[in-house]
Amino acid sequence: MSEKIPVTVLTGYLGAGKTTLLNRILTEDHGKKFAVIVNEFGEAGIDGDLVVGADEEVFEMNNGCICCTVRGDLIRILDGLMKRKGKFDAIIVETTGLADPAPVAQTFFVDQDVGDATRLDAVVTVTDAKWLKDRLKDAPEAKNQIAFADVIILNKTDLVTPEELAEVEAAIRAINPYARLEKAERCNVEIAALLDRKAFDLDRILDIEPDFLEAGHHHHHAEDVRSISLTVPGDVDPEKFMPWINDIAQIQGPNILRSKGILAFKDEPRRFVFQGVHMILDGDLQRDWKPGERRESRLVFIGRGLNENELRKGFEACAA
Ligand SMILES: Nc1nc2c(ncn2[C@@H]2O[C@H](COP(=O)(O)OP(=O)(O)OP(=O)(O)O)[C@@H](O)[C@H]2O)c(=O)[nH]1
Repeated sequence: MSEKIPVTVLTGYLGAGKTTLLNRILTEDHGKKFAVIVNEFGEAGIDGDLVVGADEEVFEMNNGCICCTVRGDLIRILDGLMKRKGKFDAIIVETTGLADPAPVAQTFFVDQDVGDATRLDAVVTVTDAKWLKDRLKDAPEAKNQIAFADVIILNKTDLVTPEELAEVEAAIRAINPYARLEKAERCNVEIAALLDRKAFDLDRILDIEPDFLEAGHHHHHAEDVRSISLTVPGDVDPEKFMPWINDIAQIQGPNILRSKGILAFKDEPRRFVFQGVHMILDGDLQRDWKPGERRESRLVFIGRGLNENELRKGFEACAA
């Protein structure tokens, strides 16, 4: 029998740093070729756009959470990949920040064809040193992601004091004392420590979830979390956009779990990529708009109690 293809499931709450890690894995020189499957919660297809790897093939699964509605999609993509065995060494599945990793991991054991051809190597969970403690209070997914992890990256250590870091580490250890834990800034971990670890431990998972291998696994989502996608069909004026987005982040930051966007700024040949986690905003000019690529400006907000109308009007008013 030929070797099974190792699969790494990359999880972690909204904005923790999954894409940052994925981009590191795809750009570092380790001689391996990956097939990447990304799933996102927003609708605008921004995540797939933010993954770098030029050679890698990225399969996007939109409009739904990987652990529920699109699981069939995951199996279909994996089936397709298996027919092209030999073209890549390993598979990485990046889940949405709201995914419960259990049903994703379960796919590799419950689906016969998938299980015959692939092997779940490890669940790698990225955590946000600044916000994790808050999310452990209100987001059950955040806790499950830690409980299921074989490797935990405690990321964004630059945003907290050593005392705060020790507190988050203790909170993580209280949930999962077994996983390998790596502290990191911008996910600067040694990639070899994450991949091909043969770390996924079914027995430990069955201890946490005795019905793991049974079909019809139930789990609950924070139902009140929703995603709002906005598009301006052209350029926006940075002089209007910057103050507007800063105000939104300051005033509505506690409710905005995640925001991101790709914007066409007036008179600017490059795409402006914008990212936010609560009130912390980040953005820079990246590659040029390609010839023939439609210059448009897209934003996604994921959060609780957001006013779509108000956000839409505000964004539209930034049009150039
Ligand atoms: N200060 C700081 N910012 C970071 C660090 N790691 C990532 N970021 C920023 O945090 C934001 C979110 O990072 P991503 O890698 O997109 O997070 P993600 O988990 O993929 O986000 P979703 O897929 O939307 O859930 C971006 O603005 C990153 O630049 C870090 O260690 N320190």
